[in-house]
Amino acid sequence: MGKLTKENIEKKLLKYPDWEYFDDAIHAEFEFENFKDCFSAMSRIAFECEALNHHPNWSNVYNVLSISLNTHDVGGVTEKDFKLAAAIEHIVEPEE
Ligand SMILES: C[C@H](O)[C@H](O)[C@H]1CNC2=NC(N)=NC(=O)C2=N1
Repeated sequence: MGKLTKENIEKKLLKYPDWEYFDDAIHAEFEFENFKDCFSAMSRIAFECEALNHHPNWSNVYNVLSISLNTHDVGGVTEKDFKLAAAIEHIVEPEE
């Protein structure tokens, strides 16, 4: 799957307001009520990652989850990252 251009990524990000592009990856930070809610979302995201065979760089501090997505194989952002970002959005903001 091909590496997307900066212009293409920024155009796509108009539909993903939680995410920004820098350092060849897209990044988002999500805040939850508490650690339990955060880790629960991480568990659900982990299943999606396995289903998509695409995995995030992420970290968690108490109720905050920081996620960076890129495609290691190409050293940049591909459609796979946007597929995973969409799945993550669905999990963390199911009302949207
Ligand atoms: C063999 C397997 O398909 C690859 O290692 C996958 C797994 N998950 C991955 N995740 C991400 N983010 N980038 C990759 O290039 C990648 N490659």
